[in-house]
Order: sequence, then C-alpha cells, then structure tokens
Amino acid sequence: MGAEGSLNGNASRGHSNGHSNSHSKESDDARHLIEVRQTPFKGLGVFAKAPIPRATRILSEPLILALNGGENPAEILSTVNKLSKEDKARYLELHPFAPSIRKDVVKKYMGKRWGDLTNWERDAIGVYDANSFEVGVYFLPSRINHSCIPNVHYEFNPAIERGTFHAVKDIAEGEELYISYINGGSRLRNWRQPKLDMWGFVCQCAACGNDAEGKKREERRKEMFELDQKLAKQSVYGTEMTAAQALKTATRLAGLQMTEGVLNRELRTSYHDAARYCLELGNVKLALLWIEKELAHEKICVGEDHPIFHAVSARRDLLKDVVAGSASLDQSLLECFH
Ligand SMILES: C[S@@+](CC[C@H](N)C(=O)[O-])C[C@H]1O[C@@H](n2cnc3c(N)ncnc32)[C@H](O)[C@@H]1O
Repeated sequence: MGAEGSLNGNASRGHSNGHSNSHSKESDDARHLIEVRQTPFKGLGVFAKAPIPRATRILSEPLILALNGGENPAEILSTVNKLSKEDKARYLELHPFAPSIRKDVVKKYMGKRWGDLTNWERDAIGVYDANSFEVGVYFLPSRINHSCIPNVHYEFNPAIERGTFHAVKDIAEGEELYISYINGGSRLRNWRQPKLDMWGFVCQCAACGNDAEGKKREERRKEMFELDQKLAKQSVYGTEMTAAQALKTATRLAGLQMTEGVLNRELRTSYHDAARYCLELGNVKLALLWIEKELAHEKICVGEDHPIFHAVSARRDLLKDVVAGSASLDQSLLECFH
C-alpha cells in the first residue's frame, strides 16, 4: 500500500523528519475500540466499536514482515519463507492482489512468467503487493481500507519500531476506519484513481463520487492542487511569488484542507510553510503561532514520541527564544524552516 502514512512515498512538500529519539517509549494503543468486520463491497474492514476521539493512538503495531522496497519478488518469497509457521499462515490469510505491473517485474527478476509461478508464490507476492506499507507488512492494519478523505493517519515510528495509526478526526461508533493508500490525497481524481488501480479497486469515497458533493470536493481539490504546486515551486526556486503572497497561499491551502477534511500531514506542511513565510517577512510572533499549529497537528498525526514531533518541537523552542529576545533571527534559523 502507499499510504499518506504511506504505503508508498512522501508528501510533495515534505520536510525533514528529524532524528530518532532513544528515550521514546512504546505507547499503548486503543485496539479494544475497534473490530474487523465484513463490508458490503470492500472485503473486510476495520470499524469503531465505540467513539474514538481525535488524536487517539488506535494501533501501535510491530511489523510481521520487514522489507523495504519489495520490488524483487524473489526477495519477497524468501522473506515470507523465513516467517514462523503461524505467522506465515496468518500472512497468507491477508487479501492478495498483484497489479499487472508485477507480472513484468516477476519476468525481470525471476525469468518466469506470472502463470508459471506456483499458487503459493502468487499468493505470497499478491499479499505483499496489497498490504505492504513501504517498510513491510502488519497484520491487523492490513484490514484498513482506503479513502481519499481518511479518518486515520499512518506513520512508521522508528523510535518505537512500530507503525502507528492515529485518529485525525473524532470517529463515531460504527464508523469505518480509513487510511489513504496514496500520497497526494488532495490531488485530482484522474491522478488518484490510476494509483489506486495498483490495489485493484475503483474508489467510491465521497471525494470520488460523480454527485454534487463529489463535484464540489473535486473543485476544492483543483484549487488545493494549484496552491500546492505554487508553494512547491516557491520552495524550490523562490521566484514564484513574494513571501507575502506565499503566506497567503499557504494559509488559503490550510483552510481548504480543513474544509475538505484532508487532515493528515499535508495539512502540517501548509502550517510549516505559513511559519516559514512569516519568518521571511520578519514576523516571528506570527511564525510562532503557525509552528504551534504545526506541532499540535503532528501530535495528532504521529504523537509526542515520534522523532518528527521532537524535530518540530525543537524548531518551536528556537522561535520562542527569538520572541523572548534571548536569540536572534539569523540565517541558520531561517534554514531550519526550509
Ligand atoms: C490492505 S487490503 C484492505 C483490507 C481488505 N478489504 C481485506 O479484506 O483484507 C486492500 C484491499 O482492500 C480493498 N479495498 C481497500 N480500500 C477499498 C475501497 N475504498 N474500495 C474498494 N475496495 C477497497 C481492495 O481489494 C484492496 O486491494
């Protein structure tokens, strides 16, 4: 899978994730609040058994199969073969789906056609393709379906060596939990659906519908994408607009992300950009307000034990010092925000 939290890649305007913190402790989770159930057309799914408040760490899960990348099918098979008998059986119970591109890759690495593999080999590779979170495969989180407006954020936390799944909205009893399998959830449908074809389904979430709501959401995403591209160009070339215009663009984008319910780490990138352009304008007090929002949002998405949270917290402390007059706004501080 590719998830924002990502079954496959980084956000388009991502920033440094900081360093691992050896003092972090493994956190408890709230798995007693969820259950796996059949859905009408998405196979199994994960549902809330009770209300789950925003920022709850719903799952803190170790990998059962660690494999970074996973392009080479021979490597997938040998890693699956190293699992214990019980884990191998549980692994093979997960949903398998191998996209058509996998067949070419099998030919390239194994010199065999897909049809020449054994059923076991096809299943083991298909389970990997449908359930890999970039760093590998988890058991229970593999039952979480995709939405382009997810209510859960996934992130691998190297400090506790676990994948964490946090509620980014209040989730009602009975509601299904969703993550986004793709990065760039606020991009347009004709970009999202080809990515989702890798999991063999056509997304029918509220952002993908052809009804009035789907159209309205698509219009908002069109604007969000344009703003995001402007900010990405500004970040790289610095010539797209003035710092004042960039600040306006970042705050407009954050507002649209809130309205659209895109509450994963794309939103924190907008807060980060707002802080950065406030600093370029020399407005440190306002920059501090935006970085406080960024920090609060990281707490919701990844939690206080994540190295990302520590990195943002350290930047926030530097700004506090500048506002308090005990440090000055110099070039090295500005660079922390790039
Ligand atoms: C990681 S698994 C998720 C759990 C899966 N539903 C199961 O039964 O184990 C990914 C697979 O779930 C299904 N799926 C996930 N999100 C979906 C969605 N929004 N609509 C339809 N099918 C979906 C697809 O078959 C996809 O290949």
